[in-house]
Amino acid sequence: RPAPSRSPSSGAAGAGIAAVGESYQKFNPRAYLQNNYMPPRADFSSEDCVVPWKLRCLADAFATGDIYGRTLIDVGSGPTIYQLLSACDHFEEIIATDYLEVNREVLRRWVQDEPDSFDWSPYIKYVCRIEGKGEQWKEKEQKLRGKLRQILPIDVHQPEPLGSQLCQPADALVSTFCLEAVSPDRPSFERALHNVTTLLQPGGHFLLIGALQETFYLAGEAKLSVVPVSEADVREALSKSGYHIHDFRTYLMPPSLKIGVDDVSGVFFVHAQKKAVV
Ligand SMILES: Nc1ncnc2c1ncn2[C@@H]1O[C@@H](CSCCNC[C@@H]2Cc3ccc([N+](=O)[O-])cc3CN2)[C@@H](O)[C@H]1O
Repeated sequence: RPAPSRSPSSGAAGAGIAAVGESYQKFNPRAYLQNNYMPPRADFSSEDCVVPWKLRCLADAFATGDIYGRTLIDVGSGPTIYQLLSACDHFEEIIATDYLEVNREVLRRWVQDEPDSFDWSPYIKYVCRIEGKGEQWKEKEQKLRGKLRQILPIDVHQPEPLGSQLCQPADALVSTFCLEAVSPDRPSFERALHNVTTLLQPGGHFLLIGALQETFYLAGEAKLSVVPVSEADVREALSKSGYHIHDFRTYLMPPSLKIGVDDVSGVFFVHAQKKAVV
């Protein structure tokens, strides 16, 4: 009889993944936004600051004109939308995803322009400025709201991260700070990347942003473990999942931005493309 296929939720790997899921129950979206998406990390007066650097990486990738299609899936959106601002001109539909209902609710409330939503306007203004198309920020805000039509549950540790909800592979993926923050170890990180790759059609583009050599981060009461990865680890994982790397950029976290909310030493940005089947 064939050996039963061992789902990742069984054995030692499963215990580590279950512990991650448990630790996320205390994740506080507001604290997380405060820690990472307000000053000093969100300082738009200098391109040397980490948030402008991330927005520049994404704007440059989409400015190539190589990344476009019908649907883009954002893997592990968390409570943030900044990662979709440069994407929204190039796709008909953008699907946001997260493991936690609290984060999906934060995103839904932003889409519905609820009064207590996080103010992304500094980000939207900055992206309009660097894209240089003379687009008004309220236009871009409304455009993104109009394209964010699905906000779905996801678990990157499942072979089918979106379950049976995904009708067809997406034309592109975006993912920011998710895979390394939800994987107990490197094999799990590589498996999660393999799993999310099934959501992308061959030839599709993947824009991946993540933390380098981070071991923990805080989000209110929650202290979350992160598997520390290097540039070489990320390159190896992408190669194993069948990607060609077009661009790999690294940002070194300056001491002024090491504010105790995590121990991240840098941020990576990768523009990768899933090899077409030969
Ligand atoms: N099994 C799962 N599948 C998919 N998503 C899952 C799963 N479990 C949890 N999630 C979901 O994934 C999570 C994504 S947020 C992860 C935060 N990553 C670390 C944090 C981020 C950050 C941001 C900005 C800067 N910076 O310098 O600008 C640095 C850093 C470094 N620290 C969260 O939304 C959770 O809800």
